[in-house]
Amino acid sequence: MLRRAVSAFCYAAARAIPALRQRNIALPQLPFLRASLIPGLNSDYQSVTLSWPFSSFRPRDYSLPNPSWSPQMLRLYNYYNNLCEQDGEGGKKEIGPWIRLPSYNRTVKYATGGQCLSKVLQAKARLFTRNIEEEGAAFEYAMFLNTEEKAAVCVFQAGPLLEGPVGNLHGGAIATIIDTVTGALSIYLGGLVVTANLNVNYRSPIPLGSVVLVHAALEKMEDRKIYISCQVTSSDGSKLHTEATALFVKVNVGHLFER
Ligand SMILES: CCCCC/C=C\C/C=C\C/C=C\C/C=C\CCCC(=O)SCCNC(=O)CCNC(=O)[C@H](O)C(C)(C)COP(=O)(O)OP(=O)(O)OC[C@H]1O[C@@H](n2cnc3c(N)ncnc32)[C@H](O)[C@@H]1OP(=O)(O)O
Repeated sequence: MLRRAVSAFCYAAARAIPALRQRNIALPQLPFLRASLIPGLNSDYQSVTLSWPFSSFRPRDYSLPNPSWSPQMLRLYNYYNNLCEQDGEGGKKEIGPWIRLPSYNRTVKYATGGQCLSKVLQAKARLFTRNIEEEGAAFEYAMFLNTEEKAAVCVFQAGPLLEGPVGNLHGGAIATIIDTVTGALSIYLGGLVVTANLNVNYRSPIPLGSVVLVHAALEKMEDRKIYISCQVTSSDGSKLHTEATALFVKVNVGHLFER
């Protein structure tokens, strides 16, 4: 019964988001809808906080600068963040093609008041890339979407807990950030999706502590399928570290709750 209610809520939310986005209506900060999957969020929307019956607590946005960020990370973040705010007529801020995606460590917890609803919605579950609280230790990243070009850029600083080969980033961590960026772009383009295929070619090692750029772009959409290409490069773009292709398949909310 409870599971059905949650599913119904998710379904209604999934239907409502595109309508709100089309009308440029600020999304209420419903915690369940607050993850990076919220299409159309930009820095203006983030400043809107409406209280939510379960909790008025505002969770940490992990994609904002913190003291662990290197000057290079900060410079790249500022570069893309500035693209998100365009000056319009009379100095008014306009919504441009670039959107910064906020990023939280949990989607479900805040919508349920932190209650463990079932085996499906586990209270201790955390988003994989955001489950280490120590700043700079693991995945430090911020994602930006270009809604016109149907592309995404992620500024990624790889922390010391992500070691694979000595001094370098673990291949699984690289695949994870690729899945995250291509996934976020697909969610923006297609709503609820899951990764069906991820094909990764590792071309050159990524040193721990370095800052790299993850570029993702839509290749094509066919029915329920969204094909994305991705490259991880050095921060100046001169070195290719990784290339990938990803296939995402649109699913309905019920698919996530099938057991
Ligand atoms: C508003 C409410 C939202 C609620 C959201 C909730 C949570 C989101 C939370 C946070 C988001 C935050 C960040 C997001 C960041 C990253 C995203 C990460 C995403 C993942 O990390 S997700 C986990 C790993 N992922 C899986 O756990 C998937 C397991 N899997 C399946 O769930 C099924 O396998 C499925 C659904 C893929 C297909 O199953 P299905 O029965 O629905 O459909 P079917 O099999 O018919 O495939 C349909 C068409 O796709 C083709 N196709 C399918 N698979 C293919 C393959 N591998 N290669 C080539 N083509 C393939 C077929 O050939 C057919 O093509 P055609 O139509 O042309 O015949």
